[in-house]
Amino acid sequence: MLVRFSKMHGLGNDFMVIDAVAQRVRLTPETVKRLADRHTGVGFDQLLLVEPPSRPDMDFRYRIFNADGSEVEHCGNGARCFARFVRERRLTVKQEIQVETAKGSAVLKVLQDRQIQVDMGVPILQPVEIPFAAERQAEVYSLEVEGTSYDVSAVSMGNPHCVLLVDDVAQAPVKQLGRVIECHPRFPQRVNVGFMQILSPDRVKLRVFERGVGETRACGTGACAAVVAGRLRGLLDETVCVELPGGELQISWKGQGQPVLMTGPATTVYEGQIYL
Ligand SMILES: N[C@H](CCC[C@H](N)C(=O)O)C(=O)O
Repeated sequence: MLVRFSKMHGLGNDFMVIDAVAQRVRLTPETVKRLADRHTGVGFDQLLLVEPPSRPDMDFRYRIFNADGSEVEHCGNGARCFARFVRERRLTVKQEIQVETAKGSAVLKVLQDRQIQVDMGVPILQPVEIPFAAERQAEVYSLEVEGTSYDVSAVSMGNPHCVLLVDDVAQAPVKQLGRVIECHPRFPQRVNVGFMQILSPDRVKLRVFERGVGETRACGTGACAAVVAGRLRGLLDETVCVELPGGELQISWKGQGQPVLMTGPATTVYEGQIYL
């Protein structure tokens, strides 16, 4: 089956985006892993599938697959590319696009300056919903990792995140520690691991070891989770510039029960066709 796709990225977090509205597409985890290979496939951090909605109040269904073939609940950088893709492919002319995700929905707004603003929904903090094994909800948890105890925050943006504060992201053991925490038994569905250095109440640096991928150049849900974690600890303002290795995102969160807003770029690199 010959399938058309776009290669896109959000601050270097890269995607293969497939229109499954105008094309019939069947994906297995093995197919996703094969396509993700950066030598023998297309190569990407995630594959994004654009499908017709299953709910009448939604414009599209938005499905996300990690490079390891696992299907996940949300992808912030991918949501911005999704908005760019459906307008470039003339699947919609709307400036504000409602998309259905595995665990809820998101609103994608194309701004005048071509940046995309995404309402990422209300962060989930109850341990059982994250999911994270804990007696009770807290701003900071103690996590035992290979004999060392770390203070961490646990937040879900639909997908699970574990956030640690570090003095210097450049020196942080992102790959070594990220790999171990990703599969920590207290995160039964594995977890994305963020390493945040707070520069000031309105600016942080962040590196993320992503579940099912490894360290990426940027992570949208990770940036949202990091700002939520920092605000819960009383360390960050309502609007924060998050500096990721691939570039900057603006994240705003008014507080508990309120949605997180993320604003940033989306880039189309090339269009292609491939036999699945
Ligand atoms: N690896 C993530 C999904 C992609 C998130 C990231 N690329 C973003 O921009 O939010 C997970 O397994 O939950």
